[in-house]
Amino acid sequence: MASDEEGTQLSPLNTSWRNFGTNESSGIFGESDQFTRKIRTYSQWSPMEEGVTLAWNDVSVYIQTKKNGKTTCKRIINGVTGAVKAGSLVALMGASGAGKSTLMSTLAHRITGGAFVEGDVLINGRPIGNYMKYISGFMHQEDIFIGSLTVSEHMNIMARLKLDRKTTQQERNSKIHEILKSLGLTKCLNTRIGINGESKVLSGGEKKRLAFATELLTDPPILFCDEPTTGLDSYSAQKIVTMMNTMASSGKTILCTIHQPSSDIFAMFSQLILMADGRIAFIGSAASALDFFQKAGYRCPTSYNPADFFIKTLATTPGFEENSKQCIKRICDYFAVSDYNKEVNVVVQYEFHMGRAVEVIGIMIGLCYLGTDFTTQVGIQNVEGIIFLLVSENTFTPMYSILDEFPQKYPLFLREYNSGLYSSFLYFLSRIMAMLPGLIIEPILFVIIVYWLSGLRATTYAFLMTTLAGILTLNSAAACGIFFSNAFDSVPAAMAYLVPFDYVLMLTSGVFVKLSTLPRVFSWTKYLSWLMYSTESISTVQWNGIKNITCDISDQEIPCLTADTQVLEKYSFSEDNLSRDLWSMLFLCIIFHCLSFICLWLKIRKR
Ligand SMILES: Nc1ncnc2c1ncn2[C@@H]1O[C@H](COP(=O)(O)OP(=O)(O)OP(=O)(O)O)[C@@H](O)[C@H]1O
Repeated sequence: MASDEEGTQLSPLNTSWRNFGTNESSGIFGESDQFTRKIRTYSQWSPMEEGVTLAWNDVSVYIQTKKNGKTTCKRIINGVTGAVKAGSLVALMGASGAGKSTLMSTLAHRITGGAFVEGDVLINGRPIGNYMKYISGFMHQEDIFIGSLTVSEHMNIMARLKLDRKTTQQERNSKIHEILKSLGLTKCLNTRIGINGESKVLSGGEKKRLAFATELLTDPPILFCDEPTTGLDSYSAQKIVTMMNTMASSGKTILCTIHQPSSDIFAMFSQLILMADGRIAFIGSAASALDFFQKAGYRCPTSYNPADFFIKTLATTPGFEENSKQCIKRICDYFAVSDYNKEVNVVVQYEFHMGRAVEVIGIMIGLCYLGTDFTTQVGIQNVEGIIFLLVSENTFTPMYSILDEFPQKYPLFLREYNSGLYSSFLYFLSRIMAMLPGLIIEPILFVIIVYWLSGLRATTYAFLMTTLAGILTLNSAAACGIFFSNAFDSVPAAMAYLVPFDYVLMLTSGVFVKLSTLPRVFSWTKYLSWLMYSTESISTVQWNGIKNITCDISDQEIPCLTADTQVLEKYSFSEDNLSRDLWSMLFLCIIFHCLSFICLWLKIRKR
């Protein structure tokens, strides 16, 4: 047994809590955990995607109001669009009445009071729904407790209500203790919560922290906190935001409405959303907000707290209502056409359209080549076209989408590595293993869709071999992406080198240049190209045994290919290379992973 800073006896650390928000957390959270996994498996790179990305498009909220006996509809949120990426700590700010609480309740699917919501809110590409209560925590502005309970009793009751029935008492206790400890509430374990005005009860700040602790019980991947620091002294406020910051860096998405944060607290937020009059005035980093306001004609004086400046600029000044309205409109309009908004829109569009990319692209490709006939000259071009698309789709999307996988988690890994929780090898291995199911399922899905729609060779052998080649292609591409992301210090640097490498891969795939004509100095590069191995292997299994291709072209200049060997020879491919191609892709995959690990290891040593 250890002792915390408040002198309380602690039970051994619960590792699930220590690793909360990461893949490594144990699954003792019942429904919450189950749903978390579900929302993490929606998309293309599901096993790699950790945490929750929230995107909303053109969201408006209307409230019914009664005036002079007449019912009217008032719009309090006005067609807002935005996104919050996984692992972000977001400050939702604006003057009183700007619509912060309403927007947050809407995003959390907790809006009540006869409000009507228009527009779409997606969580990891899925429309939000009642399941939000399982995967998110919501800390209300007003804390409501049963005043006669002690902190310990309250947490025990809430743990019983919120956690899965299978959670043992020991696990519950351990979890409660860890949460209370991290929020500095262990000394209040036996203090009554009390009601306002009573003495010897929890202070306002402690109640806030208790409300936060209650939401942390289920370890939700996304947390909504309505004014979590209001009423707290600067030390307590700092403590709670620091904790949120730590949680965000371990993958949680945390959205807070916040009033007048100090400069220190403000600096801890990774993203800022400014609202005014139910509209978005800005979304982006705090640093870029200053730049945005300056460009819009509002410069923050150097001695000013930026947070105060933004709120003051976007507030309605009594006596100058019309001017304030004009100013707000100008800023919101300026943001709507700014590059900052374009950046947000890229994320929003991605969330809205890319979730089903594999299926959509697969269906599109399949439909374009519907009913391809292997036994015509046109069929030759079509089949090679399908093969090229199969190979490139299984290469480029995974290679680029995986690039920020390791850099994003690097700070968390470093912290846990420094605490001696695990070795770099175990970390690397577990990350790769966690990705593996997605790296296998995704190409299978893609090949199935394209295969049957486009009419590739309908034999079990051809299908299984094409699928195997698809899996190996995608795994080689993903391994290459992981290698580049570990070899460089930032994603842009990795991209800068990966793009030219792409060209080499493409050129040597066999589709654009006849491989036998490559200059000697370059010809070795084809052995690095899994695109070549993949194209050759799929072409081989698809053309194998086709002998009766008709020659119905009138142009005598165009060569007529009548058998499988001739088609393969056109691209300098050979049937004999099939097993070499498959083994080579596996070999490349292993080599890239080994190099990745070496880069990661060197990175840690260099620190
Ligand atoms: N149920 C309701 N009926 C009528 N008007 C409402 C209702 N809920 C919110 N509003 C109005 O919508 C606007 C936005 O309210 P909201 O609570 O979202 O603002 P806020 O930015 O969170 O303000 P604060 O910082 O003061 O909490 C306000 O003008 C408010 O009066």
